[in-house]
Parts: sequence; C-alpha cells; structure tokens
Amino acid sequence: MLVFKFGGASVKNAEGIINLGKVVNKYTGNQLLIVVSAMGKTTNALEKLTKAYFNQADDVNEIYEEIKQYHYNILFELFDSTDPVFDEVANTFVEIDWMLEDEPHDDYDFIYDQIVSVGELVSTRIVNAYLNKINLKSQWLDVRGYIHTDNTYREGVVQWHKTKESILHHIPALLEKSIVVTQGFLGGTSENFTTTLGREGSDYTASILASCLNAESVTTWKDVPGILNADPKYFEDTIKFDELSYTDAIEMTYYGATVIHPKTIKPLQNAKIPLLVKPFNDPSAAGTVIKEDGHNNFAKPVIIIKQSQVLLSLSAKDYSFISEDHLSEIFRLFAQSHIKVNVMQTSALSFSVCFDHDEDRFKQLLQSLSEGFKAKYNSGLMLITTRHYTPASLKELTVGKTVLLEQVSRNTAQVVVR
Ligand SMILES: Nc1ncnc2c1ncn2[C@@H]1O[C@H](COP(=O)(O)OP(=O)(O)O)[C@@H](O)[C@H]1O
Ligand SMILES: N[C@@H](CC(=O)OP(=O)(O)O)C(=O)O
Repeated sequence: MLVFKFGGASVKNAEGIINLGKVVNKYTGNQLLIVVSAMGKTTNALEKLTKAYFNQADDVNEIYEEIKQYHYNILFELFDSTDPVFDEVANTFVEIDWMLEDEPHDDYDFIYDQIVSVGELVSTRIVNAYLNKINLKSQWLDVRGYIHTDNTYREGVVQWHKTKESILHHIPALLEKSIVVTQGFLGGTSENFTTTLGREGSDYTASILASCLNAESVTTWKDVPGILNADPKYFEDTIKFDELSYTDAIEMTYYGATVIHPKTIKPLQNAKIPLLVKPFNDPSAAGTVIKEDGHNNFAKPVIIIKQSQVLLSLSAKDYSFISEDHLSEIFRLFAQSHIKVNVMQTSALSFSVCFDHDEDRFKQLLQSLSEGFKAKYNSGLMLITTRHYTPASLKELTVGKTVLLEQVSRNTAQVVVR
C-alpha cells in the first residue's frame, strides 16, 4: 500500500489536478491512499478571512467571495455544471457560512481551525470527484474521524493509540475497494471539533497514516526535483540529494527547511518506511529517498533560510545576572504564547532569542514579559543555518549583511542577519 501526498502547489489550478490524475494513473496496480492539502494559497486566504471575521472587519464577505470564486473557477474548468461535485463543494462552504452569521467565539485558535480546515475539505472533494470522472475509482474520507487529537487548536497533539485503532479498524477495507482521498493537516477532537496539526502539516498527516497502516512508502509530490542542498527560491546552483538518512532529514527540517514538515520523519523512521520526495511534473524521476541507510557525502553545504525573524534581547529589570530562575520564567512565557525558539544565546546580563514573527503571539509575549524583564528587539531579520559548512561558504553567505547573532558548532553554523 502506498501513501501519496499532494501539496497546495501541486493542486493550485485545474492543470494541477489533471496532472495529479496522470500521476495517479501510473500507479493503478497499487492500493493508494492520497492525502491532499488546500489548493494553492487557500490556507493563507482562509487565515485572512478568520482574522477579518474575528475582528468583525468590513471586508469579510469580499475575502470569502474571492476564496469561493477561486474554487468555482477551477470546478468550471474540470466539470460539467450539472456535476454533483458543485453541490458537495457548496455544502462544504456552508460550514463557513454558518460561522460567519454568528458573533465570533472568543477563542481565536478554535475559530481558526473550524474555518481554515475548509480548504482541505473542499480540495479533497474536487480531487476525489476528478479521479472518479477519469475512471480512477476513488472514495472521499473525512480524516477528522481517524486522526484524533487533543483540543490544542492550531497545533493538535495526536492521540496515537486511538488514532491507530480507528485507522486500522476502517481504512484497510476501504483501500481494498478503491483509491481513498483524504485531507492533510486536519484532525478531530473527542467532541467532534476540527483541529489542525500546525501550518504545512499535511506531510505529517501522510506520515501518521502510513505508519499506522505500515505502508510500503510515502511519496510527497512537490514542485522541486527532490530535496536540494538549499531552497531554489533563494539560491541558483543547488544540487539534489539522491538519498538522505532519516537523521539528516530530521536535522534539515528541524532548522526550518520548509520542503518537509518537521514532524513528518519520526513516525516513518520508527516504522522504517521510506519517504520519497518527487517532482509532480516528472513522475518517473527518482527524486530523493529518505531511508534508514540513506547515504550522502554533502558535496555542498546544506543551507536553510528562515525569513521574518525577530531577535529579542531580555535583561532583568534590576540589572542582575541572567539566572536559571529567569530562564525558566522566560521559557514558561514562550510556551504560554506558543512561540518556538529558533536560536538562543545567553550572556551575563542578557538573554537573546530568535523566533518566527507572529504578530499576535509576539504582542502577547511582550506583554507577559514586561513585568519582569526589559526587552529590546529587531524584526524583519533572516536566520541562515548552514550544515556541513566550510569557513569560505559561511563567509560567502553573510557578504553585504550585518550579523546580529552568530553561533557556530563543528557541523552547524547559525547567523541572524539584517
Ligand atoms: N532544501 C530544499 N529542497 C527543496 N525545496 C526546498 C528546500 N527548502 C525549501 N524548499 C521549498 O519547498 C518548496 C516545496 O515545499 P512546499 O511548498 O511545502 O510544498 P507543498 O506545499 O506543495 O507540499 C519548494 O518550492 C522550495 O521553495
Ligand atoms: N494547507 C495547509 C497544510 C499544508 O501542508 O499545506 P502544503 O502541503 O501546501 O504545505 C498549509 O498551507 O499550511
């Protein structure tokens, strides 16, 4: 049994969905479970809608209409207007219609998950209908009944025991009958509310399903030839890695290589299931295989860029040394604000920490820190991490930039630059 994952970029338009059909058509001899993300940048648009609704802004309907129109335009390119998929999609959007009619609930993260999840619910309806249209027999599965999480909205924690039981109880029988198409990124609570697994979490969904079902492999179909030594959006002369070990891949994603969600690898490593990263526009290309004995000599350093970083420096209000008690209080407040630390450094009188800029969470953090600490910060920074670096490659990366923080170990160098 194979698990495929198609991300937003691969299904961003009608052409992408037609291409998905062609890829799937090459694997008809296998049992196939297909995980699909929201189309194109729909999750970003739904995030914008959630914020507008929560703040009761004037442009709620305008944002929502644009999202619906984008999906209907794709539907009109793929289907006859009498196709039942139009009703399926309309009935899915109704979940948002109902929410928007009411006053917003005061838990932003809860509302976020109920609205943003519609992106995946709609995209899977469209993909499922298209596969059936081209005679690839397929059924739509609501993943929220199988991936059980706690109620940490926007970062649902998977309840593995219950999840495995549900998956094994139903999905193998479904796979014997046809292809199964389901949503990435989503989970469900015991009260039947929707959770999401963290941005870009569809790779993780594929990994959860594959590990519970003991799949032969997982393939994530991407807009790149495989895993490269650096993001081609920022670097020209990249090289593709044919193989990586699970550990190499975990390290890359931990430091922020966005090509794979960081939680994806561990469940696959535990079950020894290979992860293939392949280009969706060239399905027969080898891509990158991530497996236990994946070997790489790193002919070029791995470079990972993280944009929109904040560098915050904290010191005690009474100018005392930064103590363990201070650090434990700082970390508690970071955890409370759901902010993950990317790099940190301590000196006698200050503690510097670099993290992704999330406006609302940062505001909350600064507020909670203000009682005990003096805070200074810079935003709009870039964090460059390089593994298997050489001194020359490190120097080249920082040419023309101001280095605000630097941390170098034997294998890994991290610099925060402006
Ligand atoms: N080391 C890397 N190798 C390949 N792609 C990378 C790397 N680091 C970042 N990327 C980016 O990851 C993108 C693909 O991942 P992503 O956008 O999450 O795909 P999808 O959402 O379609 O699953 C590429 O377009 C590329 O810009
Ligand atoms: N649609 C979600 C989940 C996801 O994984 O998407 P993608 O596969 O396009 O990165 C997001 O954008 O966060």
